[in-house]
Amino acid sequence: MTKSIFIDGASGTTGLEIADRLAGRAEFTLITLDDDKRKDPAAKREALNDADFVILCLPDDAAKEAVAMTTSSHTRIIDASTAHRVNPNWAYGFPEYRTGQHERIANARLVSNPGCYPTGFLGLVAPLVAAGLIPADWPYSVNAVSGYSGGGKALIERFEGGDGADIGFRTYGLDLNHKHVAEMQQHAGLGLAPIFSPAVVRAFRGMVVEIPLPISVMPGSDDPDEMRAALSLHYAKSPVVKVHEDAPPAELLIRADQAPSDRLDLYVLGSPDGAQVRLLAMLDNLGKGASGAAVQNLNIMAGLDETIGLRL
Ligand SMILES: NC(=O)C1=CN([C@@H]2O[C@H](COP(=O)(O)OP(=O)(O)OC[C@H]3O[C@@H](n4cnc5c(N)ncnc54)[C@H](OP(=O)(O)O)[C@@H]3O)[C@@H](O)[C@H]2O)C=CC1
Ligand SMILES: CC(=O)N[C@@H](CCC(=O)OP(=O)(O)O)C(=O)O
Repeated sequence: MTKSIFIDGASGTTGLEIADRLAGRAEFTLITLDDDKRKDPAAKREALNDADFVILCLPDDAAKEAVAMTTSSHTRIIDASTAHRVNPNWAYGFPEYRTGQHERIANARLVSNPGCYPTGFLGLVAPLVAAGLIPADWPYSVNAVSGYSGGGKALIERFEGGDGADIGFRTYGLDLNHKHVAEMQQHAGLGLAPIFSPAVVRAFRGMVVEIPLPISVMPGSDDPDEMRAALSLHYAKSPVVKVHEDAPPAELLIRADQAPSDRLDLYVLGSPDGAQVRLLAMLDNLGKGASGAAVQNLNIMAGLDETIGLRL
């Protein structure tokens, strides 16, 4: 039997990409609202409560409102926003990051998609902390760049035509209070909040997340070969996460016209003297960082092959 899906925020950046990935899927029918009704509370309430699956692609406050409007117990929700990522009543929608999470998502009614930057950070740090190869009590730094679609319609408009049409590079989060910090700390099980330095480059999509590790002065940290081996083992069965074991690449590029991807690529790079490590994650902020993750979670919740509709 086909399941019905309502994407709330279907005409936004993340919503459109989810609809794209679901196009032609016989297992699902899409509930849609006309443009003049997409913010109409009565029309939304009906769609939210009729659907088997709701995918929220909304700003945080609107996502909380939509959850409050959904009173039907048969409706299962995937929220792409930040609103519920550290809420214990919601399953964290990152199936690969720790053992048992795939099953938690499969059985959950409420699933919160990870943020795009935390997907890169947690994909690297969470399994290494859990394996005891790097310390939980360490002030980690996270340096990251995103394509400008990461800021949704407003940042796309700014980069493509607004007052930011000449921006090449934009660092931000300068108040050291970015909304992703709590999520990174909580799901990696860290004693200290990481120092997060995000930036945007002039590419539509794509993301690099880097954690530099001065391992020679980090108590209880292991060498890069051990870290790489542990990540390879952790992700051995994943069709989505790839740990690169070959020689270090000369460079990693985000192209201005980067193709969509739902993969997560991980690198552990060590210095010649073994004193330093760079942990690196590459992903698409709109792929494994948002829409691809939502479709993967939908597949898992619906009991289907998790890769259907993904660009791997
Ligand atoms: N872009 C990305 O890479 C990522 C985004 N996310 C998260 O996904 C969510 C959506 O982001 P994104 O798609 O980028 O944002 P966009 O701004 O591109 O889209 C949001 C959409 O929500 C609509 N909207 C706002 N309020 C309501 C409401 N009350 N009812 C119905 N629709 C409403 C907006 O309408 P209107 O068009 O009228 O403004 C817009 O179309 C956010 O929480 C974001 O943080 C998560 C990971 C990555
Ligand atoms: C480039 C850019 O602006 N990125 C967004 C994060 C995108 C993302 O992960 O979205 P959530 O808001 O759902 O966490 C930011 O830093 O706020």
